[in-house]
Amino acid sequence: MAAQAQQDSAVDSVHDSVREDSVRDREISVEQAHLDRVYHRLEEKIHEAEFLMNDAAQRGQVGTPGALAERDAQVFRAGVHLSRLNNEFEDFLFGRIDLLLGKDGKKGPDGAYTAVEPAEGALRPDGTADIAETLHIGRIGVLDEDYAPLVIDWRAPAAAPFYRSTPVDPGRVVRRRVIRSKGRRVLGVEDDLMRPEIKASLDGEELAVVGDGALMAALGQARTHSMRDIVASIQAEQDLVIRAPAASVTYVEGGPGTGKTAVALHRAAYLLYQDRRRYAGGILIVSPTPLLVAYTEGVLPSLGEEGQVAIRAIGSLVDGAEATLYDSPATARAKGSSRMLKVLRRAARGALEPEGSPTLLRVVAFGRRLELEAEELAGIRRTALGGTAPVNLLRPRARRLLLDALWAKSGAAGRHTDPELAAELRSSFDEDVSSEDSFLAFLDAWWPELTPAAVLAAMADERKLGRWARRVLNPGEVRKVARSLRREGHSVHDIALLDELQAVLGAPARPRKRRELDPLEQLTGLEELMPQREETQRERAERLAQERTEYAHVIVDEAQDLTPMQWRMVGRRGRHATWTVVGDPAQSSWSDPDEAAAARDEALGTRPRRRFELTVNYRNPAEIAELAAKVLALAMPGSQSPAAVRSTGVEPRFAVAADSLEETVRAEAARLLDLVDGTVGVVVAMNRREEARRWLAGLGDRVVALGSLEAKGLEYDATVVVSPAEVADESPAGLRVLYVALTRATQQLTVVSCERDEPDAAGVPDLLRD
Ligand SMILES: Nc1ncnc2c1ncn2[C@@H]1O[C@H](COP(=O)(O)OP(=O)(O)OP(=O)(O)O)[C@@H](O)[C@H]1O
Repeated sequence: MAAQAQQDSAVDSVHDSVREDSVRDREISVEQAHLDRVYHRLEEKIHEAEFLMNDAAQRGQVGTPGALAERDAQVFRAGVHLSRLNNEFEDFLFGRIDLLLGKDGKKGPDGAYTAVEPAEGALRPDGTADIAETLHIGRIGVLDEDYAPLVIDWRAPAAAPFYRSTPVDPGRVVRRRVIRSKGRRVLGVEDDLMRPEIKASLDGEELAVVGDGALMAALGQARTHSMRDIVASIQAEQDLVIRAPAASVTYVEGGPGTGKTAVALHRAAYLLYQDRRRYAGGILIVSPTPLLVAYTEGVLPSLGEEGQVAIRAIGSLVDGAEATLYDSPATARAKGSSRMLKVLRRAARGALEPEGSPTLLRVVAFGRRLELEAEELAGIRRTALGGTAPVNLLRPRARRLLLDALWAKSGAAGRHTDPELAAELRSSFDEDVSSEDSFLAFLDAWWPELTPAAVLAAMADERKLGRWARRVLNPGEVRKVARSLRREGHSVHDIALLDELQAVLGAPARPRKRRELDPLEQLTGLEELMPQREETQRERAERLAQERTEYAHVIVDEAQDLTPMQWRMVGRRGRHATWTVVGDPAQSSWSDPDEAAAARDEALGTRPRRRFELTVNYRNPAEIAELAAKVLALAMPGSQSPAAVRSTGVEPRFAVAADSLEETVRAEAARLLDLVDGTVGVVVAMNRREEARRWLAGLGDRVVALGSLEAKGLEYDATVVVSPAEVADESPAGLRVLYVALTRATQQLTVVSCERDEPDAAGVPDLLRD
């Protein structure tokens, strides 16, 4: 009997899976037919565009300006479609929703019923319902020949229910489907039922359901070294942030893996879609590290947006300077603090008197030798420097004061009583003196035009810095800051100082020198004969984007890490901007979060803030999140860690480096490389990162070694966290940095301990025990 029952159930399950496969195949072919229509329509559009382009070329610029503009716009749109088609994106069309009839039953501008809630009677009392409308959602919108939507742009209002609908609050959505395709071929579909309790039919047939849902499928995929967009599985709480109105400041907090970075990137694409003209002023996304920039920069192009969005690391915001060095935590703490403001202001004024600054001005005017001596010069300098105007802008004032003093000495002041003649005499005196080489040379040496880099270099002199930092930095800080400035290159904190100095110094007062003429050109006069090449529109757009220092919208990722000086720098780039600020205080690597919060408030001004919270961890399995929560409890007692959305059943592994740390880490990394298809990250304390790179030599490019601060924002299939105690003891913010390190893995985590971690018999380090 039992054997028979077992056999029956085996037969049933084979039948089930055959049935499932055939439903799946049928649903795939339904979507394939739709995708074929979309491509057919796109090809028609491209032919139209090509015809228009040829036609335009043959007929030249004939037609009314309006018609020409319309034709250009059509050509442009078709060009966008064309380039998208040529790119053969993995999933041009990725979503579909099947909806009940809407409350008002009226179609909106994009062809969709606008109502959010179902119409009365859409659900029959017996629990059945008809699907009234089906919408397909993709990276860009496509209309058929009758202007009915074949594909709706994911950012259009009609697409919002695709993201917003949940089983708790389904609205009109009965089934949400994610379509997986590559180029022109549909590979699979994954459905989520938003109203599992009803029996819905579409064109007289029961609505089919395939797969376990797209989110889990997306989360389980192996990671590469580039972030993927999440456009097919944005969750409701994330969608609220992405589509939040751009007024003033949108402020988002959420724990590790809650999708803050993903949301920030999708928001940039959404804002551009929604008001392209307004954001022609540019969107700046500030990222903490070049590694995170490299990791995320492919997302926007995959969403169809390029050009108007600049993703820059915080150490690359100043043109011509690039952060390549790290500062010790104590040095960083001094350099990032708003105390530096005072030091920089003093340094900018102090740097005006370099060693060997002249102490005597001697000129000949009106046939007399005139001199100003050290004390007089110092007095003039003091007067010129009164107030807080930028130092470089004070040079004309200093020059005038020098001329006044020389004039007073010349004795010519009382020569004429007639004011007009007196003024004429004075003006010819000024002209005489200021065209004299000795005067010009003196001015250049005595009031040099300062650059931010020159002032920062002057601060490398401990004695001078000590003077400028008196009662602001302590002697230990002065020593450390000066020493760090003597290195070749800049740290990420130096970049904010350079930017501040640019503001303190002001732009140079003199017009820029003309380009030196090529002697050959001078001889031949070629330059005058050769027409100057006009900049093309594209070159101009690129140049303006390069030169841009202010943006229409600023998005700050990992905002908890900005130091007060960095907030000032970023603030200057968005004085008239709207903002999106995303971060997690529990991951802050800055030692004094209160000071940074005050600087942030200053940068954002009094603009009203709209706050959002993201609460679900999409990255870490519950097993890893649980371990990380132990460190969170130490780092920020009382704070809540986000709920992990899935569990893998794989517990974190603990290994102890008994003999050689190198061998243990290498073996654990190799083990994980065997277990996962994607990437492995090995996170070590900052001072170990060079040696850790050597440890992993030869293991291939799926594995990388990272200093703890470099791991920010990144993720890997598996991670090895080396010596939690070393990471935690690195800086006053060490426990929060360790929390970051422990939350980078999407599948597996190994913690390697050494003696300092005081591991127990199971290898669990002291910091991670209950
Ligand atoms: N709705 C979603 N669908 C699919 N994947 C998602 C979704 N939301 C987030 N993810 C994935 O979860 C991971 C974490 O996202 P993200 O890096 O944006 O989080 P974060 O909040 O910035 O994390 P952290 O603060 O740790 O840097 C990424 O792999 C992202 O693609």
